[in-house]
Amino acid sequence: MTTALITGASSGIGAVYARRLAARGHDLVIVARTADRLNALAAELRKAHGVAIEVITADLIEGPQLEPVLQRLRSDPPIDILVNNAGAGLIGDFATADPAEMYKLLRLNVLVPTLLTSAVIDGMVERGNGAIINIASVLALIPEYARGIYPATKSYLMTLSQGLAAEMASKGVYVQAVLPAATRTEIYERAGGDISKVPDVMEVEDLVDAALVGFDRRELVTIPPVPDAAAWEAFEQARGVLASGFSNSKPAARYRG
Ligand SMILES: NC(=O)C1=CN([C@@H]2O[C@H](COP(=O)(O)OP(=O)(O)OC[C@H]3O[C@@H](n4cnc5c(N)ncnc54)[C@H](OP(=O)(O)O)[C@@H]3O)[C@@H](O)[C@H]2O)C=CC1
Ligand SMILES: N[C@@H](C=O)C(=O)O
Repeated sequence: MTTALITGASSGIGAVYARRLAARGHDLVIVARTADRLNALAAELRKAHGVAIEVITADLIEGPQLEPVLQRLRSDPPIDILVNNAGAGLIGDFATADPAEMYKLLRLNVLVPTLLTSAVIDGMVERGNGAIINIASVLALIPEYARGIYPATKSYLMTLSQGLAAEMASKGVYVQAVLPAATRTEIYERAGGDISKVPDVMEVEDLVDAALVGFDRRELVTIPPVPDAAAWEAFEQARGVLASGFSNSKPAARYRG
């Protein structure tokens, strides 16, 4: 029996991951701030799938509430799959954003997944297996399509996933970055937006089912809406071409006087 810990499991993408992973027979640790939602989900999944569900009610940006989650990631039974999903948006331009709100977003979208991953990874490496799923966003690749710092928080998560995957390649730990585009969840309303104005919104069950196909295939980056996998491969190839120019002791000719 394996155990998955899912942050932000009380709604949206996290709640669907909880349902799907429980249906696959995983025991779960589900984490979010809203106790009644988590308890209702836990009761539903115990009944439907006979799996063990632990509930941790925590505001992850509050240090004392984060601590029990970090402790759980370091303890037994071991966490085999960590889903770094809890996250939020922040509507508006960088110039007018409230620094206190930016600080909270950076804690939730950047610091929290980093610390949770740090807490779980030693055990995974010791056991020689484990998986970390980071819910980033297509905005990591197209920050110009949004405003403020939200896309940058998602770029961080994607870059962290790529670097970590390289480090973990020989250690049996699988890392996946999932890049959803617009998906029907509460995130828009929570941030003061209006999902009815967003075109081409994916249903959350479709998003998670596709992400799990990518998981089963051990993809490093899964972008459910992209129709042709060759587009991503071409992007990666272009990155390789660019990287081949990084090893030079002198600036390129176009920068020399
Ligand atoms: N929906 C979309 O279009 C897209 C979403 N994403 C990403 O998907 C992830 C999930 O979001 P989504 O399902 O859409 O949105 P939801 O708002 O439905 O879910 C967010 C989850 O995070 C939890 N959460 C928020 N703040 C905290 C906190 N401080 N401490 C603990 N838990 C918290 C919420 O629970 P509670 O309030 O109970 O704490 C909730 O369970 C996010 O990382 C988001 O950036 C990426 C691309 C597109
Ligand atoms: N829709 C955005 C989240 O709110 C995203 O694409 O990340």
